[in-house]
Amino acid sequence: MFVPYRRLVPVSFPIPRLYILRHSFATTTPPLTRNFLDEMTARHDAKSKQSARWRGKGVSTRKFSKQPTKHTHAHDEPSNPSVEQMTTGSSTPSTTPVSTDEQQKFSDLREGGLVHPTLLLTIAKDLKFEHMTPVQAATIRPILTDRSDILAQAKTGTGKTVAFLLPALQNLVNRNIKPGSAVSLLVITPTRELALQIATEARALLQRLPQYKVCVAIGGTNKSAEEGKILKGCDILIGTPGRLYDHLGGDSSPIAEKLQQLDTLVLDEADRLLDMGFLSSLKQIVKCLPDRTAKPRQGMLFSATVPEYVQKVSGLVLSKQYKYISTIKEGEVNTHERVPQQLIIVPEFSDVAAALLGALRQEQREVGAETFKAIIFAPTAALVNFYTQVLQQFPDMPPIISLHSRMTQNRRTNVTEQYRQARSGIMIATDVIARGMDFPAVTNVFQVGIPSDKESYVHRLGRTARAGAEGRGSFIISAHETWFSKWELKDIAFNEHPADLTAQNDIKRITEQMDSQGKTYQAWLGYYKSYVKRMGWDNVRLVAEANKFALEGLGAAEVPSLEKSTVGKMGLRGVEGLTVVKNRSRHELGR
Ligand SMILES: Nc1ncnc2c1ncn2[C@@H]1O[C@H](COP(=O)(O)OP(=O)(O)OP(=O)(O)O)[C@@H](O)[C@H]1O
Repeated sequence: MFVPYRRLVPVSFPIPRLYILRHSFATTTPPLTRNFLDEMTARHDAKSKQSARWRGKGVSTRKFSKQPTKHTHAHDEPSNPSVEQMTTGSSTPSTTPVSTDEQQKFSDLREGGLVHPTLLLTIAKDLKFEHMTPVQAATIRPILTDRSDILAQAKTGTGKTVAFLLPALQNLVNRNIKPGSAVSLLVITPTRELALQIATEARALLQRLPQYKVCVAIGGTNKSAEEGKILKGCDILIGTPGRLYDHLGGDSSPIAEKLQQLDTLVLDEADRLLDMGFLSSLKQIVKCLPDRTAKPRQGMLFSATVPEYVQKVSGLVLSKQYKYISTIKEGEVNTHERVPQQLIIVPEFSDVAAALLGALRQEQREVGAETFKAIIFAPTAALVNFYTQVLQQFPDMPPIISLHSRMTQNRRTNVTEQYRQARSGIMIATDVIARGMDFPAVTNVFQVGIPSDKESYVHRLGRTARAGAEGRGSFIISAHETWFSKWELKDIAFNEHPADLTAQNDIKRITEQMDSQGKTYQAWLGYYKSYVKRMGWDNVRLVAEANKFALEGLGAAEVPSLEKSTVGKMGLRGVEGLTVVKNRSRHELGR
């Protein structure tokens, strides 16, 4: 039977009724190979009948609370789309208030035929949304009425996807071209999972207009099958930069041909797509699109975080007269105020695993085991595997699955779906799901070790407390990493909490049986190498800390060895304390 949240969901938000299974705890210490994935799958299969979706059947109409409860933040609520910051080009944005007196309804968009009645029917009857969120209220009209280019910022989980999809789909419906004949809307996202999620959302919005087709272009899947689908008929294409460029590059790409009628270009998680990691592939993609001066199109950038550089490079997608709309007040932190953020500092890196287990136990008690659904973010795939293997040995932990980019795309997609459907459980992941992913009812986010930047902290935390729900955050770092909480996150009001390290001896016993120490050690060195200066270290200190972590935290009997070429690639040649061995041949590696 469904067990409602006692503490974590505000009264104004109806509880989804899709979860029915109770989680029964294992009572004996499981072997190292215990497969929690099967356990989760069984739970998923058993409940898929009545699952529908979070907002599906059985869920009454949801709206954002007009009167914020004491746990909610006024500026997250639709009654307060607080600021519209408008800017042209790179000038300093001026701020003008947006109407705050009334919560806008989707049905208001019927006036003057602004949005097609069938789309509005879908929103009301199928998605069961009545009121617009602040970002939707602030962006949908200007996108439709002035056809302005938009840079929009709003906190995580406040409905940015519908804010760009709805007007873009309306533009598509308005166009007088044969459905399926050309791509009208191109959405670019930084991750494959997010592309798939947005495609699902677009299909949900178009369920009563099935003549329009949504396709994805993501890596890790069969490229020619994907191409076939797009060429067969595609109105909306959602993809990741690498695969999109694979399709578009070259002399006579048939997919580039399909994009010659492009009407709308959206970058979701725009700051990530416009940072150094993606910028050059994005430029290449834009070169393959029709020339904007000859064939005008609408450009939109959406994100919860908009660092300064975004405005500088926004010209790649936006016209000079773009509107900058933010529902976050100037000077306000861009995490939700209603989310308590706990900071746990341990003396050494080798204490982090025990502190994580202690915090998980504490939070599980706080939230209630029945509904405890957590995501743990770790810096690298090897650390994800390490924490997964350790935590899976504790019978009082709920089912645990892991996700990172070293897994096959099939597995990634399955894991994502299982977690989406799970009522309780833990997912341990890298930043691959840090942005945009909308898993229902995540009660807790744990971050172990520093994230790559402050934006990453904000997006990771944003996997909880979505769509008006509440949630909790825990940030667990070693004393060496406190510069990050002190400086990068100086605006966040953390509750500092002492670490519970009681599981330290149990963890030591577990790690001593593991055989992955070498891989985890290497990944740890690679990750923290980029922070040497910020830590106030030099390379010798880095290696000394890595060695200490290997011996005391990873259960290694001796300092793991590194191949000569790896040491060179890391820029650690000649650094004292390393155990360097000659490169192994492909034959020795068993390839
Ligand atoms: N008007 C609405 N009323 C109720 N729920 C809504 C509304 N609009 C969107 N939602 C739901 O809110 C959740 C969060 O939306 P969405 O994923 O678009 O957030 P986001 O702002 O893009 O988050 P992020 O910054 O993490 O990408 C989704 O489950 C979505 O279906």
